[in-house]
Amino acid sequence: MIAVTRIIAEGPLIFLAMLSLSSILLVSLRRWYEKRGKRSILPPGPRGLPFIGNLLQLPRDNTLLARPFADLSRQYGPIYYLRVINTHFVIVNDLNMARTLFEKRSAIYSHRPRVPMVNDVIKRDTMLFMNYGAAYRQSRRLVATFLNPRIASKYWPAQEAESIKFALGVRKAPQDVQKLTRWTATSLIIRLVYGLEVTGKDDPLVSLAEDFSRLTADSTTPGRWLVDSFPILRHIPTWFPGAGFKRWAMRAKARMDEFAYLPYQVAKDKITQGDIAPSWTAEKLLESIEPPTGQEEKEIRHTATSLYSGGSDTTNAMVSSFVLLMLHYPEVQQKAQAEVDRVTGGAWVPRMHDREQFPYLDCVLKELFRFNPAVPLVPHSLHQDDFFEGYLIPKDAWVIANLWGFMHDETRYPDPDVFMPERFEANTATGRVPQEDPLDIVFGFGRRSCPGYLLALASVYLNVVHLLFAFDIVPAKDEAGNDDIPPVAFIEGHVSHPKHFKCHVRERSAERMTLLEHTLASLQ
Ligand code: HEM
Repeated sequence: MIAVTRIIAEGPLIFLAMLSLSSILLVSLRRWYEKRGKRSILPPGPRGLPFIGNLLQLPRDNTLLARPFADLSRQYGPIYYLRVINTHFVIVNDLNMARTLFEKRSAIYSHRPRVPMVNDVIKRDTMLFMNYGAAYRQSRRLVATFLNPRIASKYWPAQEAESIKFALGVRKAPQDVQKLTRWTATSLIIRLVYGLEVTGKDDPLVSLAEDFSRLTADSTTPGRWLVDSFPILRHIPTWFPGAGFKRWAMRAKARMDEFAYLPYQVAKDKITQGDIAPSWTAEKLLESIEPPTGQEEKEIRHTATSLYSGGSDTTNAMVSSFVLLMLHYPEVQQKAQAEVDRVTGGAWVPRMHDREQFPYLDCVLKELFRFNPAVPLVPHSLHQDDFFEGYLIPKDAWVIANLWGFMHDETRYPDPDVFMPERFEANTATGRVPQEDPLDIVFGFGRRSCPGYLLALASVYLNVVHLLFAFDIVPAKDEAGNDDIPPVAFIEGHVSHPKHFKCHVRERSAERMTLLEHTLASLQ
């Protein structure tokens, strides 16, 4: 939304936009007459300008949208309405309302909003962008195995090995922790989904995967593409002057398709030769005696890229947020390290099955997911008009659950901007009861809830516990030798990441490094 004004000013499609504008104005006028009666029953919201609606009232940079969305709810109530050109947005800032809409009424609210650049121009068919229908349900069936705790635990050794590799990588490049969290999230997902071990940062699979993530983010950046506001532009031919977005989309699609085919093909070839590492793809290809049909293979390929899309950036965002937050809350780091040391005596490397021995760390992880939920705004959509609390929720609206807002609601989580794991501890002496578990919320709702949450929780736990076991996370120094503590600041795309920050990690002891190496060797 934000950049639409910029694009209107600079974009080569202005001529076409003006042409389509007149037809849209005519259509809008007709709709206005039709909907005059309806306007009064839409949820309340800030008054917009003719045609562009609330465009200018939205933040103009790419910092967190969720906070201003939460602020607006103080004025307009827990559910309110915005319009940008001809797209309806209904922002839901109340968790119970979100649950009613997305869970109790999931038969209506389980679609995704249409993004013309993605759905119509690039024609991406990953789960994240699919409507709720037969194809979606088939993908969901395919990923259901990840939701089975017994099957998810089969992936623990691979997750442990990747996490220890990450810690050893940090040892070699302590100034590059933020880069390494990205790389490890990518290599982990490639391993879990395809059973392929990437060889290092220069592995072509990593650059292909990273291009895939970047192109997904670029193609979904709100306001970047005029076609998202004027879907009629999707019909212009590629050669037409100003159709640069179509040529960009063709190149993006080609590169994204490469990612959908290449790792799948390599994994399939290895499996055919009997070289079978545990992975989601192997499980799917081997689950029936009959080889999969062409259609089944297509579904496996697409679902595999969905898993990559859903899992890589989010895991990275959580681990990198942890590192940033430890620079601000050294006392939390020390307390969590003391717990890890008490249990392990520094004599063995924590693994998945040790997790229950770290109750304080468990609270740290809950607080991490609460403080910066990786997906701060969750959009669902509906294909029919609906009425809720007396308001009209228009067909095809973006109905956005403000997860970040729920997590920073001070009635639910007092002092929400303070990182305080103790909020999740019960204290029988003082009668304190733990605050609501964010993990029941940050993975979304109903039929669209995150299918990778068991894997996500395992990966984030392992990365965090291995960092705490092996290192002290400390501020980098500025030129004058003072601690250079970066601000707690996030960039929001669909996934909220810390802005680029510097930090340093100090090895806790040479013995702990040796233990990491031995444990890794035993897992290979
Ligand atoms: C690290 C933390 C993660 C968080 C916080 C997270 C959160 C979410 C959320 C909020 C949604 C949207 C739910 C909704 O629409 O109601 C989602 C969707 C999804 N996630 Fe995750 N996720 C994480 C990791 C993962 C992992 C590791 C995978 C796969 C291995 C994964 C795969 C997916 C997929 C495929 C979808 C799309 C589901 C759909 O559209 O129906 N996620 N995730």
